[in-house]
Amino acid sequence: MEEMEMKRITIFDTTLRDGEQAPGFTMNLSEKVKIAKQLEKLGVDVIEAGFAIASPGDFNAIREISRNVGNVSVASLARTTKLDIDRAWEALQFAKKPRIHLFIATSDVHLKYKLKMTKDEALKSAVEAVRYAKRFFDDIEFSAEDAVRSDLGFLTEIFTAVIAEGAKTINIPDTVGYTTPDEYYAFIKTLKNQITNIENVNISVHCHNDLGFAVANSLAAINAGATQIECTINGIGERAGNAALEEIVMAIDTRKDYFNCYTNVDTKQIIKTSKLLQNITGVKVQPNKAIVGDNAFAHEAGIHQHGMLQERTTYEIMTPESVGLETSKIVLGKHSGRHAFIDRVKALGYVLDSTELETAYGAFIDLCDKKKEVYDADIDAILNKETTHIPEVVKLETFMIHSGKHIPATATISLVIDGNELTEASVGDGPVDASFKVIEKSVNKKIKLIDYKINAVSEGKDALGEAVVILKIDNKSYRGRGISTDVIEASINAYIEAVNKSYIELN
Ligand SMILES: CC(=O)SCCNC(=O)CCNC(=O)[C@H](O)C(C)(C)COP(=O)(O)OP(=O)(O)OC[C@H]1O[C@@H](n2cnc3c(N)ncnc32)[C@H](O)[C@@H]1OP(=O)(O)O
Ligand SMILES: CC(C)C(=O)C(=O)O
Ligand SMILES: [Mg+2]
Repeated sequence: MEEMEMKRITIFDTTLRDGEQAPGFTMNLSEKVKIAKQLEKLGVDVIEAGFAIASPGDFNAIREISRNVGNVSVASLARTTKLDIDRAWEALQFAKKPRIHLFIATSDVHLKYKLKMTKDEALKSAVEAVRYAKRFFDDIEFSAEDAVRSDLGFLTEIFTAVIAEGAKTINIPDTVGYTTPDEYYAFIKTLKNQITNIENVNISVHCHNDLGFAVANSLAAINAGATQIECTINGIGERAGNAALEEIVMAIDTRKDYFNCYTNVDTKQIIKTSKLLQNITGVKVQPNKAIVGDNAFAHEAGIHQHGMLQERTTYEIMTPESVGLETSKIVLGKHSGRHAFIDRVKALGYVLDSTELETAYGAFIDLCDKKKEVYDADIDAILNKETTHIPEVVKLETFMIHSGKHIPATATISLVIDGNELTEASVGDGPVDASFKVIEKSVNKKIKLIDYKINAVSEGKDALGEAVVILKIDNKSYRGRGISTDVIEASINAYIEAVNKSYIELN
């Protein structure tokens, strides 16, 4: 049987226009440029950079983004008026691929109460606007705002007319998030059949999430023949938001077998883009948000963790790497079982016999009743109480740090290694790095620093600092923790503890 050719879906990102329309998501010029550059890296096809006539801020953002991105199309929204079109053209002058996105509402309720126009007047306004825009723009998109609540006959008429004038993309928005997947599918199919000059025209959809259907509706539209999806990072946008880009793209990618289409998006850039937006706006996504939430690749239940430890695909339909995460997370908590607990204990470098393991697991379960999440530090605390297995092969004698402005940081450290005193010195990028380099040199092991954190564990100027490091030694991870009022000493102690764990004979 002949295979059907995969359809290319254009991703039109409107994070900087519709996304910014949501309360609390205003971004300044440099933030918008940063997001736009990341969207380009992500591989979207169109960046809707703003609504040029709306404000000098939007105008400047469109202009700067046009200057700063390469081969991606940059769009400005515009009402069907000459003033809006002129302003959009001015803002897009430096864009390599400028697009104007014209819109006018077509539903009876919008025409009667908002625009106070008849259908004929709206049709005339749309046609004249496309005709005028054609003087400047080759790439014209026309949206019938509130299309889903509009009369199908009138929509057919207005879309046919704007295509005849030169619109290359027609957008069929569900402006108020009202439709359902089946209904939207049928709606688009009908329009496709009724618009006689639709061949070679890009059919776009733009769905809002008022009933939580934005992504499902967008995907149903693909099956009905849509070739462009308008969406936003993290699903931000008016009211309950727009269709989330990351969900659309990963659905298309994960279910190629079902949708038989693809996008140009580099899915490995998804987390980075989502986090950038969260950091810039200060609005975090909820932990259970599909694809980009903190829990999207986290497993807490014992039965799931056991499955995951045997074979990842038991509970994951996508790899964390495919969206740009390093790994999945096995979170220890009250629902975890022995398999996950033992796995973590081993990863932390402990070797326990079965009796010690049972005792430690009992202590872990008791702790889970008191704490929502059990961290590696808690397991260290349990195990340090239960066992004294970490050998003190390396001990700190003294250390001296020399650092200051324009002076390379130097650490000189005396260690006792297997009973022999050794003093070494090293320079580094700061006193902590210099100290770690000395220890690595002294113990003569190849060590990679995977993670380093420093926290205050008490208050005041004599606060105790807690340093936690994770080291990779001989392809195994070891975690070390040190506490001192001197953060350098805490860091050295943490590093030494992790190194000492690597001397445990693993069986
Ligand atoms: C579905 C969407 O997301 S559409 C995009 C919505 N985005 C925004 O509104 C954000 C940016 N908007 C703004 O900054 C302002 O609303 C502006 C600058 C665009 C307009 O501001 P104002 O001139 O003060 O008008 P205001 O916003 O109060 O009202 C909207 C006007 O646009 C008119 N209008 C709305 N859509 C269209 C259209 N497609 N074509 C022509 N006029 C339109 C309305 O009838 C109303 O006109 P009126 O002032 O003659 O009554
Ligand atoms: C401007 C249009 C496409 C819009 O944002 C909507 O209808 O929701
Ligand atoms: Mg919208």
